[in-house]
Amino acid sequence: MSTTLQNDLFMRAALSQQTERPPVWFMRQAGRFMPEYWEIKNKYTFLEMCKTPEIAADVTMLPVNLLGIDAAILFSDILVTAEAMGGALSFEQGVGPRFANPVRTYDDAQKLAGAECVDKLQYVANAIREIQQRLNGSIPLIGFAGAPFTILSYLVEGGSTRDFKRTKLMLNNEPALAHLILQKIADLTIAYLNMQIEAGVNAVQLFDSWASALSWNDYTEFSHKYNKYILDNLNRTVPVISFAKGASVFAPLMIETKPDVISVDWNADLLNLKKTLPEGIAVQGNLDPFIMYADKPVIKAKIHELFERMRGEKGFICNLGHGISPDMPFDHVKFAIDTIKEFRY
Ligand SMILES: Cc1c2[nH]c(c1CCC(=O)O)Cc1[nH]c(c(CCC(=O)O)c1C)Cc1[nH]c(c(CCC(=O)O)c1C)Cc1[nH]c(c(C)c1CCC(=O)O)C2
Repeated sequence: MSTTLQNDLFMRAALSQQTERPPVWFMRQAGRFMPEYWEIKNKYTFLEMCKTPEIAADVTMLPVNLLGIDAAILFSDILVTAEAMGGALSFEQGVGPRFANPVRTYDDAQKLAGAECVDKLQYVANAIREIQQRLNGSIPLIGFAGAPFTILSYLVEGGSTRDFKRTKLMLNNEPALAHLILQKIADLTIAYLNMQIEAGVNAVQLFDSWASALSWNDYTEFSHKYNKYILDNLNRTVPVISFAKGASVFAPLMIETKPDVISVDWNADLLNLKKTLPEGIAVQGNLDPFIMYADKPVIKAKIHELFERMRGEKGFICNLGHGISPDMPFDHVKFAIDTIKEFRY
């Protein structure tokens, strides 16, 4: 598929090939930091936006047209899998995601649907086809899903959490129950990502946003095991990016899942981390998102600092260590993208 793209910088970097400059896209590049996002968001709920292919495509295209990034990411959310399984999901303004029926007992877990509920996510395949028509071969489209541990945490807590108290209680006191739920999520995630690949995405990213909450042993047992199971069962016709907040610690385990790209948080020295990876695994990252609040000369200096460090490395995609926040100034984000695109090795 990459050969037909007008701009294939992202695909080449994802496959650890040489590029003239690092390709760039930002996690949460379509969102509330954009006034144009609000024009759409004021008319619909977040889930309506995700479930209506035309609207999802409109939002996906915002950063393509307004920021000029090198890869688009499907507009959706990692929690749609949990909703398809039976989670009563809503997004409340200023609160974030909420599940009205948290999953805390065997009874709750048994009620969750497994891989068969992938049919309920057909709207995502429809959105992918709509977006690909609009992109018309200009840049690649990235699909994604949440990793089982991160999804488990939302189902168990009933929403976002600071300390993962209930989730960790389950891992510690009732590991078999956690495994039952994780297995269901993992089976659905395989079917869901394969559906996205079939519908035409050019790459997929697995988001294990909250892996950093876990100890090494718990990450191995409750996260890594399922991420490996997912990557082993994907239709590997497109590059797979593995994102973990915590990748700078867990990279030695992430390697075992054989991703094409590891997306790294901003704690790591990216070059040092890359040197620990086998040949053929690219890195994505790892600017501290908070530099977007800083003055423009500082933003530029931080980007150049990272790029000079990575000079000569094949397989480097520029991104943030985590997503853009709603109050980051749009013109600073745009300035960062322009600065990155002007750079040449
Ligand atoms: C943990 C997580 C979620 N969702 C996601 C993650 C993993 C990445 C990460 O670690 O940040 C992933 C995600 N969420 C969204 C995308 C779309 C593509 C993109 O632009 O990156 C992607 C890839 C849109 C979104 N997902 C959400 C919004 C905001 C919804 C709104 O407009 O109110 C968007 C644009 C809502 C959401 N969704 C989630 C939370 C915690 C929240 C509320 C808090 C917040 O708003 O940041 C769960």
